[in-house]
Amino acid sequence: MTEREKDALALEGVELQLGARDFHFDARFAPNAITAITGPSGAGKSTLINLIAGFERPARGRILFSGADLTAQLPGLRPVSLIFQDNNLFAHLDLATNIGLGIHPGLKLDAEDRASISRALSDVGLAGYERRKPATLSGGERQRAAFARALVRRKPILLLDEPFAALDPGLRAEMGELLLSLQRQTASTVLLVTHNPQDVAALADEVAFLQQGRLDFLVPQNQFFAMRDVPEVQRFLGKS
Ligand SMILES: Nc1ncnc2c1ncn2[C@@H]1O[C@H](COP(=O)(O)OP(=O)(O)OP(=O)(O)O)[C@@H](O)[C@H]1O
Repeated sequence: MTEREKDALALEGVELQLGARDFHFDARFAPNAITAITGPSGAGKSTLINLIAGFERPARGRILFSGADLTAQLPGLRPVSLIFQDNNLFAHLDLATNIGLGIHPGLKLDAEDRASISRALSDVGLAGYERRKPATLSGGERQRAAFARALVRRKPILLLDEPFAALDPGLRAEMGELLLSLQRQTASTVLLVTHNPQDVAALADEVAFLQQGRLDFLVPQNQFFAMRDVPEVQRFLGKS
């Protein structure tokens, strides 16, 4: 087994049924890289993220990371941070508390934890925002705070489900830069669900393409954009 295979996040024979849809995933995601998760609506992108996060349990198969079997682990114990399109922050709590929840759900924070919250806020361009409530922030600032919360957790897997979908194009590019710099800083395994070919081009090292509850293929980014003869890919790219 190569180093890459040992450190990888892997799904082995993972099966699940939700309503009328069957899912079957066999995949090995590159460590220390960003993999874009793409494919048509309803293909199973969010379900894949939910399986890795532990919000869905497979009926069969295993989910492995760095040799450890995560399949039976509770979501809170998995080596995973999550960022969604919205609902990342609790409205009644200030940013320091919201981010502190990422470190310790019971909020038993020591001086070192408080220092790391302030450092994370500063890393995402929100230095001094500790006492601000989410409602007083712009959409982009709220999403930065969600990144700060992921950062303080120091988990080796970062899962993002359409994190930029509600942002305008300028902010989208800015948050993409932030994601790239956080990935480099933490060397984490990042899975990024996106419908946006520009996100794939700007951010992804590899591209996973899902269809009808299955992983169709997982290829390096340049190979994905060269798949001119695959109608589903052309449709995703808006070219057919
Ligand atoms: N809890 C559930 N019960 C029944 N069906 C479900 C459930 N969760 C998901 N599905 C179905 O499974 C399919 C895949 O859903 P999923 O949200 O994973 O797709 P997606 O690729 O993320 O789609 P989109 O791009 O539209 O967000 C959909 O047809 C959806 O209706």
